Amino acid sequence: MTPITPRRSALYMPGSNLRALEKARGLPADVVILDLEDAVAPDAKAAAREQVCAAVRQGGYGAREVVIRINALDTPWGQDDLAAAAEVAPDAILIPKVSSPEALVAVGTRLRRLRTPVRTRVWAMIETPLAILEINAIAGAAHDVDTRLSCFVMGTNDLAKETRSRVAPGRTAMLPWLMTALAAARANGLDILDGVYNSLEGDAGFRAECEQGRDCGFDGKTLIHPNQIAAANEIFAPSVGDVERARAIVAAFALPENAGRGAIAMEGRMVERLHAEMAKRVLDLAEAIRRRESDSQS
Ligand SMILES: CC(C)(COP(=O)(O)OP(=O)(O)OC[C@H]1O[C@@H](n2cnc3c(N)ncnc32)[C@H](O)[C@@H]1OP(=O)(O)O)[C@@H](O)C(=O)NCCC(=O)NCCSC(=O)C[C@H](O)C(=O)O
Ligand SMILES: [Mg+2]
Repeated sequence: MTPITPRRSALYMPGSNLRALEKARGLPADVVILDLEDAVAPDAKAAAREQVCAAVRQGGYGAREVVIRINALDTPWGQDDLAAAAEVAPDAILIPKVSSPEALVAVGTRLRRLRTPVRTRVWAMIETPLAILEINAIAGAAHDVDTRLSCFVMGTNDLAKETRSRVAPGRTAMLPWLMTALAAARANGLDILDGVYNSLEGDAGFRAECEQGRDCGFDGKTLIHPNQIAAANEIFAPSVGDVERARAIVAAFALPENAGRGAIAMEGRMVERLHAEMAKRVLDLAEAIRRRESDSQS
């Protein structure tokens, strides 16, 4: 089984903002996304590309995953962004506005020709109506190893723009698309991160949206401000109670008297072997987070 990589918090920052690129080296986000796309004005694109590549080359991001979001490949900057990002080989290159599996095959082919190390993975933004309609084919691109596809990132602002839906508390309009993308990701072995919350405060609305994303099954949330990191890290991690329950379930199925049983009763509830598998994942995630946090302190 692939080891779990915690991705509770993925903080975007404009590639044109040197202060943010530096500050990110000390922030407790699991992932930093150095953005060349929507957070950067057209006149600043080339300078941002150079600045982001210099920051990745310089390093200092510790255990955090470093991801470069490039401009779409059909824009004036996309191809140069891809070549420059490939050269500095971050943990992943995030491709915006992916609407077909062919787009990912083209990226993978270019990365192979550029001899980019295979440790650099490809992440895809899911943020167009067409991507939602084609989602299983896009997720299926992960089976072509050349595409390097390993994670989806929901672009809820672009989805709202393109569909003319409103981003409202509870996200009623967005939920079917979020869950469709989530099902496609899981069916094809991909991780998936929820979209951003546009208020800069770590307020009650933000916590509620993190809890909704966690309950939907997302691995973490994309963020726009350092204020949002602590709540995302807390909410997307198993709680102390989750870990205790998980340990009890794993221990119960390890008892000799339960060896031949598919279902047992615990505290008035039915617990099946599938719950033991889920419990094992909770324990593995908690351990991966513990290791990540001790790595960032050393
Ligand atoms: C929105 C912001 C422009 C606000 O910035 P600012 O006014 O500087 O905020 P603060 O004064 O509160 O900042 C306090 C300190 O924190 C640093 N900071 C702020 N934001 C970040 C960040 N994202 N990463 C790292 N560091 C950050 C400031 O530099 C201050 O530091 P210090 O000087 O030490 O006090 C700003 O938050 C921002 O630019 N946010 C990110 C915007 C962004 O990247 N947007 C694009 C991605 S979202 C998207 O596109 C989603 C998707 O595609 C979709 O379609 O949905
Ligand atoms: Mg977007």
